[in-house]
Amino acid sequence: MAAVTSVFRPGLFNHKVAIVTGGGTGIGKAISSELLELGCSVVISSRKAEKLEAAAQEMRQKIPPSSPAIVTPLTCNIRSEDDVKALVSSVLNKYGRIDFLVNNGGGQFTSPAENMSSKGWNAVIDTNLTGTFHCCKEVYSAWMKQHGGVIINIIADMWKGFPGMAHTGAARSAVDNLTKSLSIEWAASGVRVNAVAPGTIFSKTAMDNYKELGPLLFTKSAKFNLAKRLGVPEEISSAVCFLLSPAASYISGATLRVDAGQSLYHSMWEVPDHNAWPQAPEGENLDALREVLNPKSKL
Ligand SMILES: CCCCCCCCC/C=C/C(=O)SCCNC(=O)CCNC(=O)[C@H](O)C(C)(C)COP(=O)(O)OP(=O)(O)OC[C@H]1O[C@@H](n2cnc3c(N)ncnc32)[C@H](O)[C@@H]1OP(=O)(O)O
Ligand SMILES: NC(=O)C1=CN([C@@H]2O[C@H](COP(=O)(O)OP(=O)(O)OC[C@H]3O[C@@H](n4cnc5c(N)ncnc54)[C@H](OP(=O)(O)O)[C@@H]3O)[C@@H](O)[C@H]2O)C=CC1
Repeated sequence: MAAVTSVFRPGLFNHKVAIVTGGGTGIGKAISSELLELGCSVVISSRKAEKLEAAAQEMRQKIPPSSPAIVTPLTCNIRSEDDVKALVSSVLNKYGRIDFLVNNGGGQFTSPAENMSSKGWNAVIDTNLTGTFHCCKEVYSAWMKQHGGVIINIIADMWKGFPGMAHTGAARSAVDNLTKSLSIEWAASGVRVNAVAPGTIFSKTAMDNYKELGPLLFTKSAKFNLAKRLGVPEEISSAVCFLLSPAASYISGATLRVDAGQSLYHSMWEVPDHNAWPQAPEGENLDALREVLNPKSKL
């Protein structure tokens, strides 16, 4: 299978430095690989050292000889503020700059809201909302406040709510709002802050997270968008690279939906037929409606 090649100009990000959380798998791996190809050194960061090291080895093989970029794996649990401080400090010690932050690390489990424990709810909020906040705040305070930069937050298609994953819907919606607040607060430092909201994006690692339910969730999801297929991580990466690039120099506080119209289209979640809803008030309109629904009722 041919390797995916960036549509952007080679050297576009030469000598820039990025942190990509969750950079060793799925969407983060595609983003990191494309940045490396374009000359940007990338620190890939997540909780599991072995996975990161293997991903870094694989990426090193694919960096074109023309690219000055290097890839560094560093562990960090974004839920821990101390971990995030240590990560940012290590990156500055090693590279002396941080041009880009891509807050991609995150995830959730499926569950009806009524079955979610407080611990499970908090795990998802802490990861996706608080973890993103930790990374934004630390990178800003330690570097971007004085030097500018670009931040991209990866969120999700939660625009119509997120039944079955209410915790992540709430967290990602909050990050959409956080993106706007930070873009305003940090504008005077020359920091642009944007978000990307993916539709359903297939990767083996994303699917495996849902265990035996994974193949069904992803395959079922394929028809709920205008493309009638799943997206792949490279289709998120190109949007992220665009938003990081000078081509997006007039874009901040925005969320780009990369979902083939999934958020405009109908939801996967079926509401069963039921009679539990409050009845409509009696009156001439309800009488007329009954006649339309059941013409014989007039007889
Ligand atoms: C239908 C919609 C269609 C939607 C249509 C389908 C669309 C698919 C779109 C795909 C979107 C993606 O994001 S795909 C990418 C997904 N990738 C990921 O999610 C990777 C990262 N995820 C994670 O690490 C986990 O999911 C996350 C919960 C966030 C953190 O887990 P940890 O084990 O590290 O967390 P801990 O602090 O130990 O807490 C774990 C607690 O969380 C709860 N918990 C964790 N997994 C659980 C599970 N499978 N079922 C119940 N509860 C669970 C329990 O309460 C656990 O406590 P105990 O009971 O005490 O153990
Ligand atoms: N695939 C999809 O359809 C969609 C994905 N997204 C979001 O895109 C992002 C990437 O997901 P995707 O590539 O698909 O799935 P993956 O499961 O492959 O990626 C999730 C990544 O996040 C990392 N991560 C999870 N928790 C933490 C943490 N506490 N600290 C640091 N890193 C963490 C994981 O690494 P490790 O386990 O080593 O920590 C992993 O690399 C996630 O935020 C996901 O929720 C949004 C919408 C749709």
